[in-house]
Amino acid sequence: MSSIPLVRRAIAGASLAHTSSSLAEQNNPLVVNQHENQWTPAALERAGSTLKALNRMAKRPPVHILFEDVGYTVSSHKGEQRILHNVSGEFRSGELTCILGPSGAGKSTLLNILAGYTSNGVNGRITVNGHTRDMRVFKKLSSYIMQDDLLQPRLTVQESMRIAADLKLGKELGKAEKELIIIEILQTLGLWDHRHTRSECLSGGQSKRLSVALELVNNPPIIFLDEPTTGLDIVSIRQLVVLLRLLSRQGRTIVCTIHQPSASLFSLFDRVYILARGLCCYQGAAPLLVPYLAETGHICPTTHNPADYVLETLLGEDEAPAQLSELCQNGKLCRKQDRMTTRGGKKPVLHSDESIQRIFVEHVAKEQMQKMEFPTTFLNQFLILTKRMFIQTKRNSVTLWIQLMHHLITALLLGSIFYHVGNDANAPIVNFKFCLSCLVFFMYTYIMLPVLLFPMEVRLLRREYFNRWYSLKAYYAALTFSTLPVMIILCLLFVTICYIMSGQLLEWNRFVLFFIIGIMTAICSEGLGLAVGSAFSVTNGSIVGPATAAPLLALCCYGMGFGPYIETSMKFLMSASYLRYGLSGFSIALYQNRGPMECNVEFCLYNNPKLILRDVGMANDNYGFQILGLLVFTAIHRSLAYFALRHRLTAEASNKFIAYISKFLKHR
Ligand SMILES: Nc1ncnc2c1ncn2[C@@H]1O[C@H](COP(=O)(O)OP(=O)(O)OP(=O)(O)O)[C@@H](O)[C@H]1O
Repeated sequence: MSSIPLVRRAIAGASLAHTSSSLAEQNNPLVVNQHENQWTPAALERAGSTLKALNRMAKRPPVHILFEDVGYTVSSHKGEQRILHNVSGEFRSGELTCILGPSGAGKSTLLNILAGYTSNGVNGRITVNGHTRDMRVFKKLSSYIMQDDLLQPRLTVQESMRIAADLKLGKELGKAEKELIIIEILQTLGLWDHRHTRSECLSGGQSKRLSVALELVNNPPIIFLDEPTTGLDIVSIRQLVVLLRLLSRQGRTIVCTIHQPSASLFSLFDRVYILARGLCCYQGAAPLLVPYLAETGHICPTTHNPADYVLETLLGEDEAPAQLSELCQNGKLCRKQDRMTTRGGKKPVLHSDESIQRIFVEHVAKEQMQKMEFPTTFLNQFLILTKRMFIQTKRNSVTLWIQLMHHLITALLLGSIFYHVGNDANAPIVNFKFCLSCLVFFMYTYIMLPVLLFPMEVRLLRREYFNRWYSLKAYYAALTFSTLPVMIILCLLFVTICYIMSGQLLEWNRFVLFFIIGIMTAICSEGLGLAVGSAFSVTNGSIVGPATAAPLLALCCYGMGFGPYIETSMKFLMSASYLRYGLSGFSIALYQNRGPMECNVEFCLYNNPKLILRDVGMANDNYGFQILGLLVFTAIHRSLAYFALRHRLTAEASNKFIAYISKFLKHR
């Protein structure tokens, strides 16, 4: 795919679609390359002044990362396992660095440590521009694009970018400036033509570029990418690496892990960091790798790709990793070229170390003074996220239809099974079963929905949360609020059909009380489903969800027929089932303060509704208490869900938890 024509076409479209795009067009040197028909490194480097608006936006400090004797140990039931063996190295501003190595060498582990994603079990020293890394500041300066990054599927490229800009830039810039930045980034990344395409329809390469585009919005000076080229074809890989090189030329520190780059791709990297068996085997300029290998007797044939050769050597010769690691002192020695020049002969923009330190210290001081953890306020985050969730729900028409049909068909089915039992004194237990059926419907539907859907959402959430787009509290509040409208509409439909078909008393107050219990049971069940969905994968959640619900259900209907004789201990246990409050609430709504029921035979034991409530053990229950019970359990479930989600998203916390469990097992 040739991207210059793409950009040109995009720009033609842009001028029709957007007034501000013409401004970006004039400023974008890519447009000047009329005779270029390839997205070559040279073309992009000539376009070195692209992303002007982005670079104007905020002066981010150049960042140099230095790490010394970084080791990583994991604890498992087999004992402690050393993954990284005190490696050292340095990544500099204005350079594109590639971490290379055989599978299982520790590349992702090192990237996770440097990005701050993993810190438990890590030893060593990591400094940023000479200062010990302060994670709070570092996270604001860096972006981590993980290997299995997922995008919001039903948002278009432009919508995703606008939301990212609103969340990440806050009020730092006005709407027009944000638009300009979005246009520039999309044009530079060759995504402008696809701005109206939904993320779910993008190709693998386009999705990767969108992942990069989203993280570029706030102009981070450090970008980490884990295997950004996985699943891409050779052309897309090249385009992406060329783009990363361009971004590094603008003073950013870009570090990525990569699998077997081709020879031409290898030459695009400024710095190569080679890992094998958790040891650093080389660190330095890419062109100096071959002479370095030669020093240890590994002569790379001139026809060979150096990247392939070094991997073959590391995999083929048992002693090679240790030998090479010793030669470079496990990363302490760096092979540098005198002048790291760009392909076009242009020097990367690097400041002297002192000026970098000064800018960085000033930046850190400013950030700390701001005291704001996130670029936007809690309210703004909540509003933006709620809007995004509404759009996603609206566009997910298949799920909406399935939910609608599920509620409609089940309501008609229950209505037919329990047709006109509501006022029949001869069938009071049948009507009680109707209440139980409604309860089971609300419970299973709203537990299973998040159990099945939320684990996917958690994966989507991971990158945004780690890169500090918003707080988890804002996300969680938006999640809670955004599901309510659909839930209320569907529950109302279900209750109306069931209530009328089953022949309950047509009194407004009873209907409203019945509906309130229904919707509260649904909200409470959704909380439980979210807790399970946050803590477990779909497979495990599908077992844990129903397994949790089953005993709660058994407890809720205990005592049917011998209500006055329920043991105290059982009463206590039953109060721990939120479903009991739901069932009791339904029964009270239908039977309390009600005249005698219709009896079509000679004698009906239960034509007095009080007797029904007595025999199911609900004679002394009151409606307000049932609502309170449901509210308390809703708060418990939702808090559990919140903490489970936080655990899941914070690798640190989960690691600690796993380490604690394995220690506990070991000492037993
Ligand atoms: N939490 C963990 N528990 C146990 N082993 C781990 C853990 N994390 C990493 N490892 C092991 O550490 C080694 C390095 O893993 P890592 O994912 O960093 O490799 P990699 O170089 O990125 O591999 P690939 O190129 O295949 O992605 C692997 O053998 C992996 O199984």
